[in-house]
Amino acid sequence: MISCDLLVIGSGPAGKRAAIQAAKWGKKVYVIEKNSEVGGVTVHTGTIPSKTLRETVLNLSGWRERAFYGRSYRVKSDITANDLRQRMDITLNHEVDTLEHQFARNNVNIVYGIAHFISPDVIEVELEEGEKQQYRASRILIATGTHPYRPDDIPFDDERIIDSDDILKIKQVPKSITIIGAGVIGVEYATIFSALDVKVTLVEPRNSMLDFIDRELVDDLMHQMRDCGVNMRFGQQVKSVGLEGGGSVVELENGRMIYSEVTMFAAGRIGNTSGLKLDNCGLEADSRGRLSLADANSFQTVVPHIYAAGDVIGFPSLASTSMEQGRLAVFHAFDKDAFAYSAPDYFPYGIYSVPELSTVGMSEEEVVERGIAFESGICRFRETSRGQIMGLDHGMMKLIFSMKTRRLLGAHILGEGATELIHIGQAVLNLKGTLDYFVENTFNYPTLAEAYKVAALDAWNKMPQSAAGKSQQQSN
Ligand SMILES: Cc1cc2nc3c(=O)[nH]c(=O)nc-3n(C[C@H](O)[C@H](O)[C@H](O)COP(=O)(O)OP(=O)(O)OC[C@H]3O[C@@H](n4cnc5c(N)ncnc54)[C@H](O)[C@@H]3O)c2cc1C
Ligand SMILES: NC(=O)c1ccc[n+]([C@@H]2O[C@H](COP(=O)([O-])OP(=O)(O)OC[C@H]3O[C@@H](n4cnc5c(N)ncnc54)[C@H](O)[C@@H]3O)[C@@H](O)[C@H]2O)c1
Repeated sequence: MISCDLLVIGSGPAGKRAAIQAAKWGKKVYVIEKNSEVGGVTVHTGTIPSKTLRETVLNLSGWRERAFYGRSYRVKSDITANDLRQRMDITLNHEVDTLEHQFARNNVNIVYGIAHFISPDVIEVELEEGEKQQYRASRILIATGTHPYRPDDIPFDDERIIDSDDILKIKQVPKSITIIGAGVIGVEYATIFSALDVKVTLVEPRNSMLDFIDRELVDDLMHQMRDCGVNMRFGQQVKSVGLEGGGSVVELENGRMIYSEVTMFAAGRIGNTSGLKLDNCGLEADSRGRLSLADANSFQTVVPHIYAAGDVIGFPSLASTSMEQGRLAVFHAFDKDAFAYSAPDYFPYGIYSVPELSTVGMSEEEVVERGIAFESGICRFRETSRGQIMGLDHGMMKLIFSMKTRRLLGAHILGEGATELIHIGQAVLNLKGTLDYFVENTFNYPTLAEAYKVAALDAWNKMPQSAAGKSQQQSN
């Protein structure tokens, strides 16, 4: 039996941050990973591969230049699955290398094997050659993440009917693809494949998509998707999915048949808890394999020395938030500085569709629901000089301000650079800044960040002068 201060199950973003933080305090830390490489979903099947794929598609297709050179402009006319895989392999190898180095230089012990509980403080790990090793840990973090949900009645064959893990292994770029589920994964892949000139059909049982995002931006994104030829079959349930000829067929409840080379099911994920033998430690997972917390701020479960962080605890299920959760959990576990675990009110959400979308704070729908008097301002990227230089015919920023306090309540961006630009809004929001920050400060010119000033001035111009208050400038 090996004893340690912290045992982390899972080497994804939550596990990695937690392990390195605890090791920095001189704690003896073990990370157990069931895959043959560290990194979790983020590195191997989720964030990094999908974003690398997106970048490769945008570069090789010439998508960013089409406003200048026309819709038929292509950098490479015949983009193959091999073209897409090459860059992905290089990026993923670098990521794994960097992670291994980070663990090693911080003296975090990595053990490759499958972990399960023997008792609340003893974990057994099944190692590669059938050997077993037990660990006694004074603190344990469950950071086992999720895997794609695969309903029993869908005949997945890993080639023509696939999930979001399989899509990264396709042998050739399909001519057509049906994507079931217009969640974040579905929308990202639908737009990436559409940029590759693949015929895309997106199926969703609800009448809308991405309901947590400001409607005005989602409407704009949907308009652009339709304009690029994405077929959206919304408000329709899937009756069956099957193989047909050399491809796949999806039958909807209304009788419509959708034929395509490949169908990808992307409707939700399941927590990796079924193999953990949770009975032995006094925890229980819900029907989707997720763990609940006794305290949402400390990430403590009902068993006080066992913590859970990352996707396995559910919303928001992001690499970005998972990393922070892991870090905060060990601050609590080792009784470190109490201030460190009061997370800021707002975190950004980045959706890497084509075009990308990012948001922080309240949407207009949320502000209305809460009965807050507000004004909003909009800047279209084509109104900025930088947007003109870049040939952006789409792209917008929407800022929402309180009429009473003038504080920024929400920032919403759709278009090139959105996921980077959002951090300006995030800083102002979490530092409780007002409209005046944007109006009074000088921004680099020409930049897309200037859109913050233009959107703020737009809101300021719409406010009655009493509410417009301090800032006296007017936009041209
Ligand atoms: C297609 C896709 C795109 C995404 N894009 C983004 C994005 O752009 N931005 C973003 O912020 N987030 C994105 N995400 C979400 C992000 O990947 C997850 O939020 C993040 O990986 C969760 O981290 P985690 O540490 O909780 O778990 P994971 O990354 O899932 O890691 C868990 C690890 O635990 C291991 N494990 C499980 N059970 C055991 C066991 N019994 N014993 C030992 N090891 C075990 C697993 O092998 C895995 O390596 C995306 C996800 C997907 C699927
Ligand atoms: N850029 C990012 O940050 C990013 C990217 C990808 C994934 N993720 C994370 O991964 C998680 C999982 O994403 P997801 O897209 O799989 O899940 P999701 O829960 O976001 O979306 C699932 C979608 O599928 C629909 N759906 C559910 N059941 C269905 C059915 N039977 N038939 C058809 N449609 C159905 C739902 O209505 C929903 O729109 C998300 O919570 C997200 O946080 C993040």
